[in-house]
Amino acid sequence: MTLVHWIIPIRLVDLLEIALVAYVLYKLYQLMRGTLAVQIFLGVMAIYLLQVIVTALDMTMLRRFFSALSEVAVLAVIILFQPEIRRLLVMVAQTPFLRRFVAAPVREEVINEVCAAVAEMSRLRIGGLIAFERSTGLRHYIETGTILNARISRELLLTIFYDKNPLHDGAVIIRNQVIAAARCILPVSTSMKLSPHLGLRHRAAVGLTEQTDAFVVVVSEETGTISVAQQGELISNLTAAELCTLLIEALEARPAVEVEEETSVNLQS
Ligand SMILES: Nc1ncnc2c1ncn2[C@@H]1O[C@H](COP(=O)(O)OP(=O)(O)OP(=O)(O)O)[C@@H](O)[C@H]1O
Repeated sequence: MTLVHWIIPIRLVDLLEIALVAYVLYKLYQLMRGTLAVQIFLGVMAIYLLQVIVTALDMTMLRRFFSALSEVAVLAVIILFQPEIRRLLVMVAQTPFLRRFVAAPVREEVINEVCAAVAEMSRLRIGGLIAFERSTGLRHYIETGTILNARISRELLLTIFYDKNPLHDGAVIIRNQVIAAARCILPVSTSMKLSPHLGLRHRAAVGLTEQTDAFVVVVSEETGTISVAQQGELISNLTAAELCTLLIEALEARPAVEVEEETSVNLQS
């Protein structure tokens, strides 16, 4: 045994644990950065520090108060950090290994229709919000809108978002290669990282991706700008071609023949 090992008996498992804790803390920091959760976290830390001081000084009454508080602390932390915990779990489910079990492949033809519609909407300054379901189910949001279960086409998307159409408000949600619903209400992001000039359409796009692993496309009615939201981040000023590439990558889209072959193999097995 070396001198270092004799003084500090560090095992391989300890190093692994340190690395895991550091990784989880870093991911938590990434999730909380720019949100109200940072202030809440600092508040929780201040209360914890106070409890340590009270215990060290043996202040009986305050110690009783803090021990009563600590009984509900776990529940309080879960309630206070609910959005961050949800995002963390979504991030875990998004790892390529787990995604393989839940995400259905998308046909490239579907992406092409969406991109063609978005390009036209951008040119004509028709505002739009299109969310693609991935491994997190969007049923909750689909149910806030008008159920369509319609085959995707450029014409249908343009018709939906045409501003004289009663369905144009809110978001279209795409699930299993079809337009599941239109006029859906998405959660609005309150992130302070976003530009204060962003309106509700863009904030709703980001909001959904903070709580789920959906991929959301936004077309600005004001400027015609095409943006996408993913994992709580917004990428703006895209061309239709760039959007197409991003969609194919994010949804792992493949030509229809390949998808159908895979589906029939899955059904047979
Ligand atoms: N929570 C929501 N869920 C879905 N759609 C929403 C939500 N909030 C607003 N919208 C849509 O956004 C539209 C209003 O967009 P607003 O002008 O505030 O946003 P914006 O981000 O500035 O977009 P634009 O550049 O198109 O104006 C509404 O008419 C509605 O269709």
